[in-house]
Amino acid sequence: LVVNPLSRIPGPKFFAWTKWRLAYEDWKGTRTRFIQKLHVKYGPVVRIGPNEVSFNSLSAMRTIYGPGAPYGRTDFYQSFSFYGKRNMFSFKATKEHGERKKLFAAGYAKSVMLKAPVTNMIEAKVEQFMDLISQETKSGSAMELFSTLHYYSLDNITEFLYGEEYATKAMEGRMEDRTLIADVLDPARRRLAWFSAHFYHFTIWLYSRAGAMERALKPFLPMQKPSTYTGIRKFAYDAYFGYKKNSDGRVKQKLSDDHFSLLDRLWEHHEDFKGDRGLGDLDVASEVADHLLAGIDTTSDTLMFLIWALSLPQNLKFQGKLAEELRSQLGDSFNEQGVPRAEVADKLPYLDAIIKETLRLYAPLPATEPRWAPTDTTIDGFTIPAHTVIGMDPYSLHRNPDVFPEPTKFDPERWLGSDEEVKERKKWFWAFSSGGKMCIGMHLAMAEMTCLAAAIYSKYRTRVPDELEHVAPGVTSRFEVFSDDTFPVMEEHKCLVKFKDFE
Ligand code: HEM
Repeated sequence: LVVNPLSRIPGPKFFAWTKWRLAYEDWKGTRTRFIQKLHVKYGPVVRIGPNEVSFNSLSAMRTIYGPGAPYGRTDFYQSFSFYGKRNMFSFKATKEHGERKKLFAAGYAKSVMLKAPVTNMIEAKVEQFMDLISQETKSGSAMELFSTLHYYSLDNITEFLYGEEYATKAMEGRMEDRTLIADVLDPARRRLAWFSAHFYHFTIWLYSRAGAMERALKPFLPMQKPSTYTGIRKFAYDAYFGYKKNSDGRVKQKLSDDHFSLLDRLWEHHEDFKGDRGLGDLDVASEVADHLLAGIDTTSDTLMFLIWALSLPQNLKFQGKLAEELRSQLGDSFNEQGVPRAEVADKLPYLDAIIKETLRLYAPLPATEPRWAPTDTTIDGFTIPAHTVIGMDPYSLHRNPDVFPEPTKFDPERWLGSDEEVKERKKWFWAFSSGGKMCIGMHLAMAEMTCLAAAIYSKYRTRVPDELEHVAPGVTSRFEVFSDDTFPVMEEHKCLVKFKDFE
């Protein structure tokens, strides 16, 4: 009799027997918080399924997610394939993933994000958001940030990917663009995510029925049509093919200030690599659609939590210090429209600490990033057989009390200075993941966030309305709602904040 090496790993017995025990936590929307509790109880290595292990240590982070690590993404990521095509996010093999990533690395480099034309685009969007604040708060009322910040991130990412011609104009009020976020609001989206994760092929089958069969199955759909991302999927498809139709003149054209979209860059490859070895239209459309999805909720949810956290009475002191940093450091680094220059906003240490603390407590992707082991391997002293699912999550890493004292407390100042404790904390910061599969959009997201936060706190003081001081906003990630669990009440997809002009 061969003993499964996973049986040496601590963890609750029932989880080791059946994968449906963890799937039940997924269904309840408690997976990530539950795994964190298991780490508190059992330590940094916990068996969470017959074939699944969760880690919570720097050594495991380096092994599984370090540069050159061989561990590919699992089938869980299949639901991020579009138009029947896998993309960088959903490839299972590390080799395929790496080859695709090479095509984009230059387009997302920090040096590209922090100079024109990308900075011009971001500053123009920040100006529009500032206009939106003045309109929405004219009568002294609070502004709803969940939706308006989605408009901001949507307008940015669509212009970045597809260019001005195909960009959304949600901040300007174009309704068809605003409604694109409607399908992320339906709570049934979490049920659909659960079905896709646990019954992928059945879910595809369910949603591709037509005629009488479609009508018969309608009551059983986890989420009624149009289901999550239907609108965004269609938008991305139309934008790509619209771009392609008008692209003849652009082929092999040198990139200029007017042509900076990701598609402009890809287009060069698309032409060069046409033929058997090349990317087909649907490969490109799928790839860019995934970047579109990845660039909406992540940035807007983080900005929402950042502003909300700074607007709580107990955190106004941090807001004051940020305003002081902006006053003393920005000097005349504003563009002609009065927006802080993106490349300067990027270099403000206090603002950076606030963003890190927001991403620590309210990481927009807090759950496990599952990988699979292609061969038998040893991690943190345990033998992991080939094809075991191994993973880590920012939620647990960011709440280790040995690294982050009083982990549930919002305290940006834990990131300031250069002593050993701060250096150690930075190693545990994992909101953007790490290694070859880490977030490619990080520098774009940072530029969008720093420029907008700098503009807002150069002009306004913000406060949560008195009657909402006990309410925390909530957001959806996969099958879970995340909020601030230290608050007695959570309200999903809604965040009201008051803006007071202090000039
Ligand atoms: C605060 C903002 C953001 C955060 C915290 C964030 C976080 C992450 C994380 C944790 C991953 C790895 C997920 C996994 O492997 O399961 C990831 C991957 C990715 N992100 Fe982001 N993201 C952000 C913004 C963006 C933006 C604006 C884009 C725009 C293009 C983007 C595009 C991507 C892509 C394409 C991947 C896949 C990378 C790869 O497979 O190598 N992200 N992101």
